[in-house]
Amino acid sequence: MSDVTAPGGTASGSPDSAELVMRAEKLDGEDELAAVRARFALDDDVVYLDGNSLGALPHHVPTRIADVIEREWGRLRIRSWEESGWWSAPERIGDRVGALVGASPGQVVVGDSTSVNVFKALVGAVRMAQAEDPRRIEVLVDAATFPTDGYLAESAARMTGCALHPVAAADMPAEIDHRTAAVLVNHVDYRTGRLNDLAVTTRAAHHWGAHAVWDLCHSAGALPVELDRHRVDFAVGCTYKYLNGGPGAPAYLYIRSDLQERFDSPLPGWNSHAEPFAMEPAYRPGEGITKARVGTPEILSLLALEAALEVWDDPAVTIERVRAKSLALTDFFLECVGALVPEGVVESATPLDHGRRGSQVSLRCAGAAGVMEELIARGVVGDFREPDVLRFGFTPLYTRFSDALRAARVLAEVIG
Ligand SMILES: Cc1ncc(COP(=O)(O)O)c(C=O)c1O
Ligand SMILES: Nc1c(O)cccc1C(=O)C[C@H](N)C(=O)O
Repeated sequence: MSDVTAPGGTASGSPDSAELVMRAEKLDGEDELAAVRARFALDDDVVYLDGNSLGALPHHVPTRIADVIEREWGRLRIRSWEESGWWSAPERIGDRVGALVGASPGQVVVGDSTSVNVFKALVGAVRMAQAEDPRRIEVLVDAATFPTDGYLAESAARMTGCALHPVAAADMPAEIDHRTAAVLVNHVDYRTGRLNDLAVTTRAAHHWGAHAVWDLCHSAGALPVELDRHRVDFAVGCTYKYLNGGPGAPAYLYIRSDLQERFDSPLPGWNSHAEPFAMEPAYRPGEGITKARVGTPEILSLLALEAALEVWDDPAVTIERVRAKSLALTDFFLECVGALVPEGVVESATPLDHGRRGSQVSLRCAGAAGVMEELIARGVVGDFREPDVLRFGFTPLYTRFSDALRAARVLAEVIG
């Protein structure tokens, strides 16, 4: 792989540990996002590099949720659907998430899991493409996809009479043709951290009249996404990683505004009906993005997410700053690993090129599962991913450069 690093080696000329300590202190001292860390519940003796599985808890969320439970649910009860804005929460919070992924209002709805939204988006995309041209009978799916997307793509393809073709994300633009109905691609690969080309793949899909569905789980809140700018058709993502919405926080679905009229939901629940309380036997879709709702929203976790998103209201917290810090953190971590871990012991699966890198570093090594267990025992929390990947997620809102150095040092102790 040409765009990947091969860190490792105490080669002559590598900065020594004391110099790395000074560098980490300097980088932390200059960090414009440094103060944001205090908003999160974190332990100083643990290096938490797993925000790409479960983001940390913002301190203010429990107080807000206590109010939702005690006052909105406990005292207002059923009145809260209107008076506390519960009914409209999926669209209201959708607009807030939309602002973080480059979507203007009215195109994002929050609710259900990412898995369910992948299904809605993909079946909706294929139905739309086939309504224009029934010869569109293929779905292309990112061959390295997170498993749930692959399982759902197989089912969605079967339901719509399509063949499913797994294709490497990098090859997708060249593989799309007149038979393609839809493509399903991960913006950032969960295993390697590779950032796939959203602009080029979406453009290629449009060239052939196909629709592009993007999974933003590992990019939303970590880097600029620019859905509107690139005229993405559909996008889905979870909110419990870089958006810190909490365990099981609801996911979101983006449908570009000019496609909403034609969106034919495969899950037309009563919450998306034009008049839910008319309780009509026949389905009539609601307007706009409301069409993508299904059943009763997950109010407690939705409102926890809404509170968590307040972290982004601080004018100092911009997605551009987050991206700049993410790249600086991952660069610094790779440099520390290169300086402290003996050569040849680990190999980076994450591209060196900033244009191809998400917000994580994945290192391949022998016995990775046991290595990660030992790292966690020593206070460095990442993930092991099959078959041989140590995955370190860098959430710029709360990760320090000194954390990156400490993680590399402990890794060197464990496998050096
Ligand atoms: C890229 C990607 N897609 C989908 C999912 C699954 O989402 P959910 O379990 O919320 O449906 C995850 C993580 O779990 C993921 O990393
Ligand atoms: N959703 C998760 C869960 O419920 C339990 C443990 C981990 C997760 C994750 O999100 C895993 C994550 N999507 C990944 O990229 O590996």
